Amino acid sequence: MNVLDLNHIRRVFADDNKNKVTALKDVSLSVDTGEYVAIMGESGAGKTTLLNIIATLDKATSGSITLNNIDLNKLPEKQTAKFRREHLGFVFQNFNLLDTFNNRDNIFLPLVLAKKKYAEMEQRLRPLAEQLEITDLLNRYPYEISGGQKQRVAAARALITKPDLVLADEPTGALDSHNTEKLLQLFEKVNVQGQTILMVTHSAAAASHSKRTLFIKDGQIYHEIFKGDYSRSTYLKKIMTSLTALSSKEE
Ligand SMILES: Nc1ncnc2c1ncn2[C@@H]1O[C@H](COP(=O)(O)OP(=O)(O)OP(=O)(O)O)[C@@H](O)[C@H]1O
Repeated sequence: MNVLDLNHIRRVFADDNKNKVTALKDVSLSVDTGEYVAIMGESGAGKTTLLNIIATLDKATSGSITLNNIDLNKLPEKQTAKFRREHLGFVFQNFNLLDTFNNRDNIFLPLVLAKKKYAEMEQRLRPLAEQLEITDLLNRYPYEISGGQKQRVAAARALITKPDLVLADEPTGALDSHNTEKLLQLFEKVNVQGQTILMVTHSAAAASHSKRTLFIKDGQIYHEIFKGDYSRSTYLKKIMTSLTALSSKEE
């Protein structure tokens, strides 16, 4: 079953008729339940625009988009925050944790907003915190832990609602190589456990942890590679070759 379906999505930004930017030209894309998809492309290719539309933070100029069979074009503005909370998990480059809350309360935030009982929140948190190796950090505040630890707290916040889809925007962008590897291994593990993930990244190494890599160029999906039975190093080589071809192709 598809979690996400985009059909002929177009997004034109226009202040007036003189200043039009077509950020997405014609994007069609489906993500199946349990997939782990990486999206790559050069700066300005349209990745953030695409992510914002999927995240219901922006609306397409034309085309259709459904998440879990819900038509996002028909989603009333008032319901978007609730929709995001119930269906999506977010992991950002800069963590977006609240310094006024301790790590536990940061993770609980989406469940508190969904009015879940404290006992259920604790029950969900325990195995997740173990898996993410943050159990000992829960009573500390975000400013008291390292970047890698912050990102694992942010991942816990994204995963605790068991969302239909985790949207990760450059999740390893602010991490050193050790913490990058740790986070990517974690994403792979939760994906194996059934979590669907869509990740925008500039890193071929990060993309090589996914099951499929999509390449965007000038607002269009230009190419895709499935991991299939390739080893990770072969998959990585194929991603790097595609990136080189993508950047050297004449406009
Ligand atoms: N609000 C906006 N108004 C006008 N143009 C915009 C707006 N947002 C994005 N654009 C333009 O749309 C195009 C795609 O931008 P987008 O941010 O989606 O690219 P990106 O692939 O995420 O780039 P990066 O990797 O640098 O973040 C760019 O030409 C950008 O300048």
